[in-house]
Amino acid sequence: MKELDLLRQELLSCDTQLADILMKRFDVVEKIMALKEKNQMQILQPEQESRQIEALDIELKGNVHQEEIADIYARVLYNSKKIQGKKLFDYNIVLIGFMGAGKSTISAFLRDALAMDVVEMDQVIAEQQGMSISEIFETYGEEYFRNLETQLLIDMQSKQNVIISCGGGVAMRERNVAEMKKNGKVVLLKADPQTILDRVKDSDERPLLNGHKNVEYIADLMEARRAKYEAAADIVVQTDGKSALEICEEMIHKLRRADE
Ligand SMILES: Nc1ncnc2c1ncn2[C@@H]1O[C@H](COP(=O)(O)OP(=O)(O)O)[C@@H](O)[C@H]1O
Ligand SMILES: O=C(O)C1=C[C@@H](OP(=O)(O)O)[C@@H](O)[C@H](O)C1
Ligand SMILES: [Mg+2]
Repeated sequence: MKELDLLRQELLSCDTQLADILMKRFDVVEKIMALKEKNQMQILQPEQESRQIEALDIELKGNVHQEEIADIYARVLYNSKKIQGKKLFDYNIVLIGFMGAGKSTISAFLRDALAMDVVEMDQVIAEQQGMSISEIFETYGEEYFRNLETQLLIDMQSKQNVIISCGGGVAMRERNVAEMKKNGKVVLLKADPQTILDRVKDSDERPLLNGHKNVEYIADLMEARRAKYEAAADIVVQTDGKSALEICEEMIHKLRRADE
């Protein structure tokens, strides 16, 4: 049928225009990133994303396909962020530091900001074993848990451009540090003992701190671990009194400088 052929041709033309406009869009995304870097500007600007979504919402209001277009636009934004993440880092980012330093929080923030995949080591191990970290410690002991951590680091070496959120004890083993550096840059997140206590005091998920939630105990364990954390780190970010956005910005700028 001639009419159907014509409509199919029109559809194909729409698709090539869509592909063309997407290529242009992603090219602009790369230019914006290059400009921000050249002028040492803030890389992450989450409020800009909200402004774009609002502007499109207004544009689409009343359109019969508003919902479908908004859904596609969300994917476009996601992939634009992914392009930014890949442009910034062609390696894995490994977050280390004491319990409560913010490794999980910063990983989640980066996942949203740059559409990077996150490997949350504690969570992956808990899922693999079908029990919580506290239950693994109680049932099999700490050594068993530490061996699981080492194996997971080795498993992750095939990944690219992901954030690896380590459990607080991962960098204590020299072997682990060697494994994480094979495909990643190591970021040490730090916080003072009082800050750590404020952050972890209401949680029972850290077996090593249960029954010891006081500044002295935290300060002693932190001091005992300090040299190994610092030896493992490619860069260090002090987190006290800073928001996740501020910490991520500082981290990105320090990593970029370390790359030069
Ligand atoms: N920069 C920060 N400012 C305020 N609270 C924070 C910050 N980073 C983390 N937290 C809070 O501290 C607690 C522990 O953070 P988490 O990311 O789980 O640490 P980790 O994974 O290093 O043990 C969480 O309740 C989190 O919301
Ligand atoms: O410091 C440690 O030895 C540990 C830290 C915990 O992870 P977080 O640092 O994410 O709390 C968890 O892996 C386990 O409780 C042991
Ligand atoms: Mg954590």
